[in-house]
Amino acid sequence: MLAVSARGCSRLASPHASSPAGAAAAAAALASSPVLSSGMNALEQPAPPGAGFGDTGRSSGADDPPPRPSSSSGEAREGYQWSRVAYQRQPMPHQHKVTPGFNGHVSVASSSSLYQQSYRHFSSSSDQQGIWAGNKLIRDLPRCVKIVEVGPRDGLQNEKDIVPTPVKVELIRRLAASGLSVVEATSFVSPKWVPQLADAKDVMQAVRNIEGVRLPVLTPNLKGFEAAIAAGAKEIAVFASASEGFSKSNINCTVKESLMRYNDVALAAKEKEIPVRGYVSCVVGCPVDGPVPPSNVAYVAKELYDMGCYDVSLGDTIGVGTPGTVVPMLEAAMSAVPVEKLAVHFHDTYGQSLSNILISLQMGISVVDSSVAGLGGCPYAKGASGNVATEDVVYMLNGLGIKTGVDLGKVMAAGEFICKRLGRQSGSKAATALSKVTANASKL
Ligand SMILES: CC(C)(COP(=O)([O-])OP(=O)([O-])OC[C@H]1O[C@@H](n2cnc3c(N)ncnc32)[C@H](O)[C@@H]1OP(=O)([O-])[O-])[C@@H](O)C(=O)NCCC(=O)NCCSC(=O)C[C@@](C)(O)CC(=O)[O-]
Repeated sequence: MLAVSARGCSRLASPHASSPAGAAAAAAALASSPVLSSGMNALEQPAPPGAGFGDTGRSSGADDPPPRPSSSSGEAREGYQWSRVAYQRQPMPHQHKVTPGFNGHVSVASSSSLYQQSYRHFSSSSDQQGIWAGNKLIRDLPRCVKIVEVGPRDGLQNEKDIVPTPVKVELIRRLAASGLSVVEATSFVSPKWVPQLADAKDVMQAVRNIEGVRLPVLTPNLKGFEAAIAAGAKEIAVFASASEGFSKSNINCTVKESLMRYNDVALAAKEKEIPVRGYVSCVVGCPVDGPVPPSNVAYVAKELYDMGCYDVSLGDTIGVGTPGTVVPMLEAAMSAVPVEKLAVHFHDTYGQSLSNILISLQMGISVVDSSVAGLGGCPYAKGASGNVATEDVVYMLNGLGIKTGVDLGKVMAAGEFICKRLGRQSGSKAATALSKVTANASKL
């Protein structure tokens, strides 16, 4: 089944879903909240778009070699302290008995078995939606959310041991079969920079004909674009940074140079009628430059939107954001790009992703990036941990009665599949908890 399109989904009454003024009103409402007001008051006002580039004094100097992180140890810089998630190696359970009886039943296909997982599913019913319609915070949420699965690309790109191509292909197949409508498949970047994705051509050729799913791939330049199209990609993504330091360390050029490259890519894509997604990285903090002004985000987001990106995904690459910093960042982005063209992309380094997603939904966002089993990290963002886990996002959205079209059990099974191959536990709390429920139930 193809996932529900968030774009085609009407929202519950939302006074600030689609206008910057409305967004400002939403933020003002939040600022008056006793919970958020202290953090909100401390936030700086956004500077004019573009003002942050070249004048911060914080970007890495021309003489500084771009950092190429290779260590996985933690590091503290400029008030941030980040530490890498240490996964414990532990075999994943893959044999479960059927134990029906609770309210919810989820079919989970694992590599070795198909089992029914039963658990109390605290999702809202349509009646609850009716009750919630009287609750301002819930009323403003979208009815449907489009999840963009980035596990095969963002999730795997940081893995040191090369994952065999057939495993990547099988992961993409399983994710597509779970109802996800978009699965980012790989990157056509330099294999010297990201050796893990050197098999992009083989992966793309193997998955290009999977039906019912869109499979965008990252392309940093025209060379990558041409290679992606030759391999059968029907959709691409470009990725710019809101900070100079990260732009240089990630793609070896300034932000403005990258936008010029992406403009060339977007023009080439337009000629071939290839849809282009845009990313803005480091929307809250940068591993090189530290805090990133919201105005930088607005500037880069608008540039990507103006060159024709159908979605501009705002990436908290190192996962330092909280609702206190995400709200003004989104306000700035929404003042430059229509909210329905924006997506959010959170890494879960500090465990803030779900709160950041929730507040983003309340501000009108309805496209959320996530990675199965919480895999992920960027080789050029030292200390960044995995993306928010798809299973956790689906669990939260199910609980809110928001449609995604995604089968939680099947995503869990895909997560189990890849974690087993990587030899580690899932980074998803929901998947871990639901697996324990099944394991305990099987003992009864
Ligand atoms: C952009 C470059 C290529 C510049 O890298 P460069 O070294 O400046 O490029 P160059 O033009 O000088 O070329 C160097 C070599 O790379 C080759 N090359 C050049 N382009 C390609 C290509 N497309 N595909 C394959 N090969 C390529 C080129 O042919 C040449 O090969 P050689 O002559 O030495 O044998 C490099 O820096 C690069 O590939 N960077 C990508 C790094 C990356 O993928 N990082 C992770 C992305 S995640 C992210 O950005 C954040 C995001 C999107 O997830 C959102 C979030 O989490 O917040």
